[in-house]
Amino acid sequence: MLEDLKQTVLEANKLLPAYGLVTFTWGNVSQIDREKGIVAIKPSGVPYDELKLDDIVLTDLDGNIVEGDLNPSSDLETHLEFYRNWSNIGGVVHTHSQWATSFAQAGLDLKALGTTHADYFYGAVPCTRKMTDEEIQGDYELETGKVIVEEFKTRGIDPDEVPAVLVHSHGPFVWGKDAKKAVENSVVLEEVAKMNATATLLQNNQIDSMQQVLLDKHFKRKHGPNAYYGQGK
Ligand SMILES: O=C(CO)[C@@H](O)[C@H](O)COP(=O)(O)O
Repeated sequence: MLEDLKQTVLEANKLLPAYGLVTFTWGNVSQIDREKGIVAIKPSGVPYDELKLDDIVLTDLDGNIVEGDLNPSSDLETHLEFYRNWSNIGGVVHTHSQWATSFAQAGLDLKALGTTHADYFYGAVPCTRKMTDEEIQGDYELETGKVIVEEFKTRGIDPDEVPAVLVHSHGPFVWGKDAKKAVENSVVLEEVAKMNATATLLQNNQIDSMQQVLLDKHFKRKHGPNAYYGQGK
């Protein structure tokens, strides 16, 4: 059933490695058929290049499997929490893309620094608070979704205007009107995270080079005791 929906989600998941957003299987994409209340999502742990149409798992909004032999992504409950709370979104992406995840690990919002950001996100992309021990030890993926929805509510951010979030110590979740748009937003998020980090570094362009002794130590260790590591040449 819902073969077109599964095909859309299959193709969207295969875009993640194509755009360099994932290593191994560190990412997943879903899309919802709002009329039927059915979500199609990547199966857990399946490499993208092995992914087939019949591997895509269909669930209802309570997480009950409607069709599929494989386990749904471990992040299913987080995806479902978005679909249950935000009626305009149609597709969700989760990755551990390097630059966005770096901001999430640093607990930093992704500030709006330029037009590339502004074309997609109407203001800073928020980083959530740290989750409590109880939340982490509970239904972690469901609690992750609740923390995200709470963050947007508390800060008065419209998820339709800022279709992305950085989960503290974890990584980005991104959404859109459908899976393909959510993937596009994920690519842009990663790009602006890279620009943001570079701009931040440029702002602090007085940053000192590493200590010579440390450079010597490392270079010498790699190139042998008599390696030439003076200035010049
Ligand atoms: O965030 C995580 C793990 O930390 C997950 O997103 C995995 O990286 C992908 O899990 P599956 O979708 O394969 O279950």
